[in-house]
Parts: sequence; structure tokens; C-alpha cells
Amino acid sequence: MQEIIRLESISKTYRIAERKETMSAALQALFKRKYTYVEALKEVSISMYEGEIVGYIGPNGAGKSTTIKIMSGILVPDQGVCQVLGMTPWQDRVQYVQHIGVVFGQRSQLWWDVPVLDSFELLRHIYKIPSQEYRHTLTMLSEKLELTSLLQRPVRQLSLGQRMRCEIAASLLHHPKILFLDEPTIGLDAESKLAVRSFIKQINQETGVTVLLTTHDMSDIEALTSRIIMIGSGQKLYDGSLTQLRHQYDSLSQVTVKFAPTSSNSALERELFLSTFHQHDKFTCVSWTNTEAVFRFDPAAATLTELVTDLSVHVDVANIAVHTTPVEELILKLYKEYKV
Ligand SMILES: Nc1ncnc2c1ncn2[C@@H]1O[C@H](COP(=O)(O)OP(=O)(O)OP(=O)(O)O)[C@@H](O)[C@H]1O
Repeated sequence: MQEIIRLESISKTYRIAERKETMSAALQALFKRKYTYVEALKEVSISMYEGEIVGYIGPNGAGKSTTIKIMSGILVPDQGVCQVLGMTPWQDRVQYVQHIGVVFGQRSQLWWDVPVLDSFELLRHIYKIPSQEYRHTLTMLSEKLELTSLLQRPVRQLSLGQRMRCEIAASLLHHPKILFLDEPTIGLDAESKLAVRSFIKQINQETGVTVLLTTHDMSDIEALTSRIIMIGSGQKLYDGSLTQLRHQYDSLSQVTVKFAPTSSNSALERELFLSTFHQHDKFTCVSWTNTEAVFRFDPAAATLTELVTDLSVHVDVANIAVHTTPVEELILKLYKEYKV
């Protein structure tokens, strides 16, 4: 896979002028300003490859939006190298923006008082999209994002979910190679979230567009990304797959085994048998009742099939449920480990 985004040791510090309480102190400050400094990014390095969907996560104030602003050329870092598609975003801006699409969930790129279609037309002119290509793309996006009934309405009349679908369409009109999505599902109801998610997945699969997605919603991450990059207090803390994360923080598999109601074993027999699991070298029986038992084992040392084979000699099994730790919990463990 080809590397299309490369950040090397990117740092960014914001300078904030101190505000004074009293009028005289404020007047004095006009001549002798005092500043505080916020280190938003500290030597962050990131590589992304063509066609990937990467989840960029971290708690509030971690530095996610600052990174996206640097990658999209809106902000200039204090230090480091940023190469996207072989360009430096803030230097080759006019050429560069032809290749990227950006959506900020908290801000609109559409004109508030005019119909959505007028904003799209304006973007067509800005990006110099040939009319036939524009019509074709608009039809495709309108169908996939169900925009037909929205296009003639002013943006201010749209619901958040409707507006977000239009924002995403606007960011794709010029067929960008990379899509930066900064919290695209923020504030959306369950149905709108699903619509946005399934569209992102579909467009990535069909066009190969590379996607960097920031979100606080871990179900977005689970549904869309196989790789996550975590940032905390301006530093990159984790870069890897969800599977790796699961191995790291969820090393033991847990299964609940339900006994058949018409089981031929007596409760006593079952109890005696389950108590032998205390000495079992591969499986631990965590708890049991008359109707079910919970087991834990290390998937590197044993398999579910072995457990079922062992069990079925002595008890009638009706059902087995494998417990997987929700991604939300895994990420919380990661945040805790790094104290962010
Ligand atoms: N324009 C600015 N001026 C001063 N400080 C800023 C500015 N923008 C961001 N910051 C500070 O930089 C740090 C990183 O902010 P950033 O918006 O990149 O974080 P984030 O991870 O996107 O957070 P969130 O999840 O809350 O959107 C924060 O401490 C924030 O207060």
C-alpha cells in the first residue's frame, strides 16, 4: 500500500493573550501583553496509506482537530514535516484542496441562507468540476445520501442529520483522494448515525478514498475502522489495530454456557463436575448456577471447541454465548493506562 500521508515530529503550540479583569489592567496589557502557551501537539508522527479508514481518537482537548487542521492546510505547525499526497498542505494550497475533502461536524461549509444546491453549484465553480462529471456525481451522492428532497431547501431549515448528509456530499463533489472527517456523527440520532456510517464505508469501498475520522463515538470506530491512532495531551499514544488492542486489554475469553432444561444430569452431579474446573489447567469456572456457568480461558492456550468437548461429556449444553469486551471499555482501559 502506498503511503499518502506522512507527519514527522509535528508540534504546535497556541499562544493565548492573558485577559485582565480590571479596565486599568486591561489598558496596561495593551502595551505589555502577557501570554500563556498551550502545547496542542508534541512531536506527533503519523503515516497513512491509500484506501485506509483510520480512527483518530483521544479525549477532549487531545489535539485531534489541530492535527486535522494541519493536514488540511488550515494551520501551520511550528515544527515538523507534513506531506500529504506529496504536497505540503499549507504551501501548495490551491492545488492541494483539489485532492482533499474536509467535514467539521461542529462547523458548516454550506451557506446558511441559500438552498443546498446553490452551495453545491458554488463549490462546482471553486473546484472547476466539468458539468457532466458534476451532474453524474450529484446524482450518485443524492441517491446514496437521500438528498433529493433537501437540495432546494436552505441549510438553516435542515435538521442536523440532514445537514450532515449534505456536508458530506459537499466534501465529495470534486472526487477527493482523502477525506478528513472531524466528528461527523456528533449530535446525530441513531438512524442518522447509521446512515452516515454506512455511507462512509460504502464510498471508501467503491472509490478507495482514504478516510481519517475523529470521533468520540466508539461504535463509529468499531463499525468503520480497523486501525486506530490515539492521541492524549498532544502526544501519540497508540497506533494499531482493534484486534491488537483486544489482545492487549482483553487477553482472556469469557463464555457463558446455558444448560439444557431437560438435562439428564442432576444439579448435584453438575455441581460436582463444575467444581473440578477449579483444578483445570486451561479453563476456569468463574461462577455457576442451576441454569448456567461462566468460564474463562486464555485463547492462546485453549479453544472454545476444547471447552465444549470437555463439558459435553458431563453436562447437556443448550447454548453458548461468547462475551467480548465492548470497544468503549477497551478504549477506556487505554485512556487509563496512559492517564489521559
Ligand atoms: N485557536 C486556539 N487557540 C488557543 N488554544 C487552542 C486553539 N485551538 C485549540 N486550542 C487548544 O489546543 C488543545 C488541543 O485542541 P484540539 O481542538 O486540537 O483538541 P481535540 O482533540 O480536537 O478536542 P475535542 O475532542 O474537544 O474537539 C486544547 O487544549 C485546546 O484548548
